[in-house]
Amino acid sequence: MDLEAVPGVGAKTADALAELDDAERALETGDVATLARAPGITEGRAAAIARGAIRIRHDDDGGFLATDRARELYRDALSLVKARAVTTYAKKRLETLYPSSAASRIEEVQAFTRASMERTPTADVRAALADVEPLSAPQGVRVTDRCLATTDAERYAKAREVIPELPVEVVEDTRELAELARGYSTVVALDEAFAGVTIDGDVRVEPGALETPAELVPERPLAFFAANRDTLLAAAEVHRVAGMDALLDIDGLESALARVTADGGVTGDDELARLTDAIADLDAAVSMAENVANDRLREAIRERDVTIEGSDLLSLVERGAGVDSLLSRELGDEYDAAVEAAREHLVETLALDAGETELARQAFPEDPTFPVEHDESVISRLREQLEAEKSRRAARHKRELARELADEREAAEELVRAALELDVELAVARFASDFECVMPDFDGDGFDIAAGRSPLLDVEFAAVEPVDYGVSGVALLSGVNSGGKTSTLDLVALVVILAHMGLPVPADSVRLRRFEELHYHGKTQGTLDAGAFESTLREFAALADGQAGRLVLVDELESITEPGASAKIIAGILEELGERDVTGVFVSHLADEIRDVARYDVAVDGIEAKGLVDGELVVERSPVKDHLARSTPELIVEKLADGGENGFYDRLLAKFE
Ligand SMILES: Nc1ncnc2c1ncn2[C@@H]1O[C@H](COP(=O)(O)OP(=O)(O)OP(=O)(O)O)[C@@H](O)[C@H]1O
Repeated sequence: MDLEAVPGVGAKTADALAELDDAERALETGDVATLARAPGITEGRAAAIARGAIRIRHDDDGGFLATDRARELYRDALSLVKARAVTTYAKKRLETLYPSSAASRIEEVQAFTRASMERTPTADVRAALADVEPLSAPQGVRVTDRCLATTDAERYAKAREVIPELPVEVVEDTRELAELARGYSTVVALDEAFAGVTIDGDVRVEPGALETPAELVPERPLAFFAANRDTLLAAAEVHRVAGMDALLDIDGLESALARVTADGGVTGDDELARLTDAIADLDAAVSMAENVANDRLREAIRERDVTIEGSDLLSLVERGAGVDSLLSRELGDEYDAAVEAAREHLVETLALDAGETELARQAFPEDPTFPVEHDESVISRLREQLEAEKSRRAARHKRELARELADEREAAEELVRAALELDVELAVARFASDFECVMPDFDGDGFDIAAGRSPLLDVEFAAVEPVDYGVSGVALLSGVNSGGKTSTLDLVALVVILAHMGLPVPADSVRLRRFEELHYHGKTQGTLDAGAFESTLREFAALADGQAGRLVLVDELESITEPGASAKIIAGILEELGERDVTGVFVSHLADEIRDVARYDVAVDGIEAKGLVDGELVVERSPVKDHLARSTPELIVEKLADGGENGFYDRLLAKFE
């Protein structure tokens, strides 16, 4: 796909998108999360780019929403659906839905919507979705406990290129190789020539090692699972509670992930845990062991009466000899017991194995001294031994785990994708069920809404009275004050926008034609000055002259100027529109006056008050077809006329007829 062909994508944005691995797939599927990963592209911009790509695919000029009020209602409609998504991904993904005049686009989304409405959103699934996030790319892996070694410059360069995660060292001979083995827990020699040499430590000769990088650096395949561990576990849970099929064994994935730590390490092996703890506790255990020995020895000395011969005392004083010899002679057994206790403490606290024990025991000297002190060089060797064993064991586990998981990466990616897509579907399903929606039928003339209930009204949805309204051609909508004329226009606009987005609509049934554009002009606040009036008139002149297939909704245009002039202007616009293939509803209090000046018989519908109860109008919200609604003053005069009062109200009422 030529990225620059997408509306709104210039050379700079195209370059940024090209840095993504799968820009085309992301564009095609409307994967806003991936697009937003391109440098400098915000999520809002990513959604606009995805919409642009969809428009190209459907040859759609993207001009359906022709006025500010229409765009405002689209945002309101979208917010209602987005509010029902759990993940940020789904909210962004929903932004790729927009009203289109292209049949193919509407049908494409309708197919998705129908499938979504089959889904049952449950609290369990929503809870599981909360932790699913788009997959992130693992950070670069660096391994420092293993190295590659070769004598050959070319092989060195290849190793650097193929296995950038490991240090690669050049060695001249076996001696240098042996030196390396002292610094790394594992050395992999890449030259056949080293075959058969015996060197202390974990030195392997593997001339073919570069062919199987995952064996050398199991951290590489594991990094993806480590970086995305939580989201993978959450996606697995979503599949389980939603009863969805996955491309991999979910239990297997979960148990493998339980062995991966977030930093790419492995866990869940007792021996590894023992080694890890022993390394962490080594210093503390050594100093405790010293204390054990010294406490015992101090106690023993305190309890003993030592008889010292004069010659011994003399030699002590004269030769400045330490008390060690005395200690050894007089308290030899106690010393041995104290040191033995220290050794046992060290071995037991650290749960050392036989080989480690042998070394650890040497940390305390055979020759009596007081206080007893450990030999730090022995402890260093013990630490190195434990660390090397830990590294080797961890590497072996990583290799096993990497083998288990390596082939699952694609299926795991799909697992997360499917969970995130489910959230998009469930948002649509919840929208449909919360507002009792149905799929609209695109086979009407104009629009015809049965029992439409707008979720955007300022009353609770449960209290919204259903409205039936249909218009083909152009009609005036009259009605009592606060009867619901503006709300009816909003309902029509909302239903038409949702239908053209491919979404379900809040009504018992809706038939409509596929409109090319929606022009919705909200009520103007107050009379306009001459300049503003002129520009508004120009706007409406353009409206009268626009393309066929539009839906035009206009709320109380008369407020722009004085009533007499308004009636003439509206009548003029209606005449123009009436001659074109346009559907329109003009809300007006001047229906009578407009009809008087119009050249043709303008259809007038009316929202009627059924009467007054306790000073409040009782309104029938559904407009009555071909009926000029009585105004509020007329209703009040009619009510007063019932009461007598010299016949004044009767005479007044006659003037309304
Ligand atoms: N279908 C409905 N169900 C419940 N309440 C409604 C409905 N339609 C309108 N209302 C209520 O009536 C109020 C007035 O509605 P709206 O502003 O649409 O009347 P209007 O006829 O346009 O008024 P005006 O003559 O002042 O322009 C709304 O704010 C809402 O509270």
